[in-house]
Amino acid sequence: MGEGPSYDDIQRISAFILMRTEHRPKLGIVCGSGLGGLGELVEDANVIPYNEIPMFPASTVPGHMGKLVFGILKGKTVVLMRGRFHNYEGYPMWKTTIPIRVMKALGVQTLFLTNAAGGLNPNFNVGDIMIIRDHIDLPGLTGECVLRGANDERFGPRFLATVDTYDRELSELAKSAATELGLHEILREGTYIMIGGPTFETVAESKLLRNFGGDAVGMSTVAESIVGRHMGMRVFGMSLITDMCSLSYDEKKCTTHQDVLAIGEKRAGDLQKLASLIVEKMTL
Ligand SMILES: O=P(O)(O)O[C@@H]1C[C@H](O)[C@@H](CO)O1
Ligand SMILES: Nc1nc2[nH]cnc2c(=O)[nH]1
Repeated sequence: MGEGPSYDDIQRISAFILMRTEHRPKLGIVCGSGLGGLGELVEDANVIPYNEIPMFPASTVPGHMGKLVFGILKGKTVVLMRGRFHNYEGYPMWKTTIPIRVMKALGVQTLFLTNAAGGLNPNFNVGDIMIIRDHIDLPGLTGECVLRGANDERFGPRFLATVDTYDRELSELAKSAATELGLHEILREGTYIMIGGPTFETVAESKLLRNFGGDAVGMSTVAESIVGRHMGMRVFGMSLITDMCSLSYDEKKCTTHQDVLAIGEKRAGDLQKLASLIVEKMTL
């Protein structure tokens, strides 16, 4: 697997976690920047801080608490990451996805990814929720794919087809959940493009990313999706559009991480309602 921990390391981490909780989740949820509030809805929760888990990286980004939450959400047994790892924190790409490998070892079959992202599609608005239909792995296209390095076939194949990364059935289910909640007007669907970060885009970069076909841009998620698919998991992803990228010099906006977190907080209620209903409707 990539350049990272061995299959045995992942089994060891998983064995440690299984001793700390009796929950046996089939669904794994990753909370994006400022979107960890979903963790508050988990019942009968067992919380394991990352710094107590052997070989786990540390969360360094505000809005990412650094805890695994096991428990029941809408009748489903889940494991939820309150905080993910990013390449820009200094972690190699493979390291950012250790928790996804561990989730699979724990028995998770379905991966629900969320993130905060900048809008590139001029028809989008701040506060919209975008279902990820497809992605562009910009680091991967330039030689930093998360699967780079020796491949262990016990995880998955050397050459992974990625045309079907995002599960269509779960996307349709999310659309019907949004309609049921009256959120269809803010629901979008599109292509998420991953950059390394931590810089937000220049105007020229935003134009480039838009011309590449991106509808939203962020600094995570894609490596997690690829690793999930590498291990045969079903993957679904959703972006909260926390800011609009500047596509012209006349409308230069200076996005800050505080803006991102503030929109996350403002939209937390709707996002939690939507995510909960999606989870409720899912067949695992
Ligand atoms: O973890 P996500 O992708 O939600 O975090 C986004 C991207 C950067 O880490 C950060 C920028 O504000 O938010
Ligand atoms: N790259 C990038 N990541 C984000 N995460 C939240 N907003 C943004 C953004 O505008 N650009």
